[in-house]
Amino acid sequence: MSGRTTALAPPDGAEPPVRHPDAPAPGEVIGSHYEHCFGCGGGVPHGLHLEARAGEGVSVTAEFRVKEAHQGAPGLAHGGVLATALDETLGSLGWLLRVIAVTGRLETDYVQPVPVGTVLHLDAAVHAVHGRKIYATATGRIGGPEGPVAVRASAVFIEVKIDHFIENGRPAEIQAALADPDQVKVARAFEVNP
Ligand SMILES: CCCCCCCCCC(=O)SCCNC(=O)CCNC(=O)[C@H](O)C(C)(C)COP(=O)(O)OP(=O)(O)OC[C@H]1O[C@@H](n2cnc3c(N)ncnc32)[C@H](O)[C@@H]1OP(=O)(O)O
Repeated sequence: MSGRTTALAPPDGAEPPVRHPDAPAPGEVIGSHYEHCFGCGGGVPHGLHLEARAGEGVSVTAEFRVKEAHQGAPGLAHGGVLATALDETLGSLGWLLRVIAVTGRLETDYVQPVPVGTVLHLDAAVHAVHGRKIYATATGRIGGPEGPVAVRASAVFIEVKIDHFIENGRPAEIQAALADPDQVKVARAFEVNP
């Protein structure tokens, strides 16, 4: 046993999330955090190309169109791809808190199959923060933002420093990212926290 507290319910003493004063305005598109991200990057041909927008409070919305490359069963989205869409949407919540955070735990419920061609309408929100732990949920609906739920997830994200990526990433990609002014701009956006 590691002794980690991996429950998805916030513990006693957890606080409500606080929207950062420099968070993107409600409705503003949250740009990709990394061009080669499978979830949001424009440089990945078969990626999800998920585009998130800031919502009210500490929430986001996003859309993901399921393509042929995302199939698991014939004509249906792969469950792992749908989990990625939920994970990526949840990950973009870091822009509202202005913290860098990675997924620690992600629990996914698959409620309805999602056919190729479907636009999955996603929303996610942070419910509580406890130390470095960020408790959040996400929902994916089909047919529109108010349509029936197809997938949902509960997650714990863990706040990390930029060093997490520098120390753990493959050197070639890290060096390329550090040499890319746009990437450095993304990293700097998270450096100043009140
Ligand atoms: C620039 C923006 C970048 C945004 C990227 C978003 C992309 C989309 C989201 C992703 O897919 S991220 C990629 C998938 N996730 C990972 O690769 C994370 C891999 N895991 C790790 O690197 C480490 O396990 C982790 C950083 C999560 C934690 O290690 P640490 O050594 O920093 O934490 P530590 O073990 O000290 O635990 C700190 C707290 O977090 C809790 N914790 C740690 N791992 C947990 C876990 N897995 N689930 C729940 N809670 C967890 C732990 O219990 C503890 O709680 P307490 O403070 O209450 O004691």
